Amino acid sequence: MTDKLRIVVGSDDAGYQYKEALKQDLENSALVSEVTDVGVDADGHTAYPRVAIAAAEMVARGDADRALLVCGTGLGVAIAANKVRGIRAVTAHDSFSVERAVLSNNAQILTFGQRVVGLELARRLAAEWLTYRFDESSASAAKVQLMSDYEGAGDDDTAERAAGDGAAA
Ligand SMILES: O=C(CO)[C@H](O)COP(=O)(O)O
Repeated sequence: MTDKLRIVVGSDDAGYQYKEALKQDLENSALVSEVTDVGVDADGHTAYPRVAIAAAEMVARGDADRALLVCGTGLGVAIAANKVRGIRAVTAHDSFSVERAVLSNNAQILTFGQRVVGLELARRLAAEWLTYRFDESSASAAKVQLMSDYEGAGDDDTAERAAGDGAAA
């Protein structure tokens, strides 16, 4: 049987209703062991980057396996979450992309836009998302590794450029 997932959910005020509905589904899912809500609450107005970064940091620290984030479009929370080292966050509003987000990209974070996708489709996509696990022995793993390698080398590249080792000019 597949390991159960610890999931963090979050939204801004534009994604609040979907976040609450999806949270309830996750809490009732046999594939989920734990749901953590990083906000917002019913009258919360926290800006989407703060919520997305808080959720992504939980995943990056290993305090959660995945995050499901909602804003108006899904785009802002994905961009913000991707600023956290080690995080791969994607917006996906169709079944195939949700599948490939895990199986091709090993994305730990899925985002939805409450102003873009219908609630019932979002609920169905979230349910499908729970069933997928990345296969470290798949051909996709080396491609994902290229992204991790680039990210890990980022500080060194910056230091080299600052030291004038670059080939430019
Ligand atoms: O969708 C959003 C960010 O991508 C957010 O819910 C609304 O952002 P705004 O248009 O800047 O208010």
